[in-house]
Amino acid sequence: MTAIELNDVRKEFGDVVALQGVDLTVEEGEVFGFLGPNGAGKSTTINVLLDFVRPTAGSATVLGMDAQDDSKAIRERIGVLPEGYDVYERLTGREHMEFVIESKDADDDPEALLERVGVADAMDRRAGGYSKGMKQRLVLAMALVDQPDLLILDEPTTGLDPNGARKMRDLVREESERGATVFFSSHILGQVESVCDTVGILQDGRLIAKDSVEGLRSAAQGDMKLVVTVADADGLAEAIEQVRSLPEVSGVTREGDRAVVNCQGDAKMTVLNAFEEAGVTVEDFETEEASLEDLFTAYTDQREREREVQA
Ligand SMILES: Nc1ncnc2c1ncn2[C@@H]1O[C@H](COP(=O)(O)OP(=O)(O)OP(=O)(O)O)[C@@H](O)[C@H]1O
Repeated sequence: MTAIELNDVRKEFGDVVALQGVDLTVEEGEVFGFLGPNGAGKSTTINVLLDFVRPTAGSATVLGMDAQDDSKAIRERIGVLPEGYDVYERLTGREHMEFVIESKDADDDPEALLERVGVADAMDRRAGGYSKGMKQRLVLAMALVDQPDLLILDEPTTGLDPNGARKMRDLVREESERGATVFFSSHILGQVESVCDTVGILQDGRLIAKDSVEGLRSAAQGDMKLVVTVADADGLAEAIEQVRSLPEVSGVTREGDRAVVNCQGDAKMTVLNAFEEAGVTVEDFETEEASLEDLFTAYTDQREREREVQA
């Protein structure tokens, strides 16, 4: 069974088309990173899955059930960290947990869950006095009640300090090891890179890529980074202009006596020769594997160029 399935989902808010026909499958047990820049439609997609918004067209299933018709049954089996979560100012952290545990008819230990997210120390204080990050950790602990089959986390690392973000990744790993499916959105690639099996990139309401982290990396072979250090910076500016005009090169930036060249994976010698031909001596060079961040930029730039061509 698939954990999540979107079939040609379209969502319009008046004139704004938030989703333009999204097809997406997330398998059970997968840790899926849902990436995209601000306004791409990530929250709208999640809100469709949670039946907070109704799609204009298309359909969605969660754990094999229809997202609209079976939203109550779905809710019993999933844990959610929504985008605009709220806490009850007057209730303590422990009372929040007790409320969810009771409503889910579960038998979790509130303290143990709050311990896992790192707010057990404050569990008998009113949540109204919690910091933003503490509130977020509390809502996450509430999402973990009753060992959900699927966790849907909307930007879970936003607002967390580095320690909190690391804890979040550990939690995702633990939940995945227990057998849960995890679907989480982020616009920070570094946050998902280390824990995700699969990554989907959403842009302008369209899924522009879906692959394993490794698969996306190899697709980005075209965007290898070559850092070239020259013996003498005289003439480097002219040399950079010549290198920039090579068809294999997508961009060059200068950092002192170094040039950072984004180029196709097999263009290393062509680029180095171009520097030498332009009259500068290459003293040293190193290549860097494209990070997911570069990859994301490459994908989004590509879409941008396609749009310009169409216009
Ligand atoms: N209730 C709404 N009414 C009108 N427009 C909306 C509504 N919800 C979302 N939109 C629009 O739909 C588009 C997608 O928004 P969405 O919040 O899904 O993006 P996102 O990828 O989650 O962005 P972010 O990373 O900034 O949270 C945006 O243009 C947004 O303005």
